[in-house]
Amino acid sequence: MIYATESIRIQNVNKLFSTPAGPIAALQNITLSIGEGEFFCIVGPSGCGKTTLLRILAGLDKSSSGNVSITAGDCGRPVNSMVFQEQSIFPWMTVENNVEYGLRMRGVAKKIRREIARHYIGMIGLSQFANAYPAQLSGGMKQRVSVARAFANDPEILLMDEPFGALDEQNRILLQQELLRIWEGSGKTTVFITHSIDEALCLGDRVMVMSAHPGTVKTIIDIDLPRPRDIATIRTLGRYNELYQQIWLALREEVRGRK
Ligand SMILES: Nc1ncnc2c1ncn2[C@@H]1O[C@H](COP(=O)(O)OP(=O)(O)OP(=O)(O)O)[C@@H](O)[C@H]1O
Repeated sequence: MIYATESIRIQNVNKLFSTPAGPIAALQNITLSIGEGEFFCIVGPSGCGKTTLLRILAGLDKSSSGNVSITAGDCGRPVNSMVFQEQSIFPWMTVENNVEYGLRMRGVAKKIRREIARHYIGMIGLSQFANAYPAQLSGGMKQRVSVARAFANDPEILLMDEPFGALDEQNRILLQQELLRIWEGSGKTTVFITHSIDEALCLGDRVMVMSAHPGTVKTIIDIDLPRPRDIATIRTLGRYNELYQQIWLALREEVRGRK
């Protein structure tokens, strides 16, 4: 898949962790680029370095060698927003205050940030809960708030580390569909880690399969399924099954290799 503009460039990235038992090679020679507006999914066996790579992209960790560059446009915008698996919203703030938090930190005027927050709260179906506190919400609702907050923040790139991993299946499907709808409207470059081949296929433009320890790029597969996508119908397509097989075969070798 060819993108007109590159959003993220990762060149020869290696990551070594020092531990009392000696160095651990988490990432080895990762080179790839992600296009502007692309939805890029990462799958790989547990411990292959997915989170490490995302943390390096987020600037939360440094690579041991190699380069990462993110094309930044409007200098008033944050470079990235991250959504984690565990809920990371502030328990002492209402839904609305949580969603507008990043905008407030950037000094966006109250009226404008309220408008933006309400827009995204509406998109995730929580308008009636705008003034509720996280303790009054279910796990799925809290995760919706995290997603709305990330989009409201209007970053250059969105980084999502298994954001729906802890949800039950019904909630996961609803959130995947909502994420697709918001993402399709925003055109934001998104990097999304998941353990689910199905989730990667439903959401992604491309799926990178990582090899087991140390993590390398095993293969990157184009997901040529039509958009806009409806989660329920996408799974009925023959092409979905072919791509599923392709990803599973690449992944199976890595999962087996660890045994
Ligand atoms: N701070 C750290 N110190 C030492 N080793 C670390 C540290 N963080 C991660 N590692 C090691 O780096 C490797 C990659 O870890 P990482 O969490 O990135 O994997 P992952 O693919 O996200 O795993 P999972 O799918 O289980 O979440 C693992 O071997 C892990 O033990």
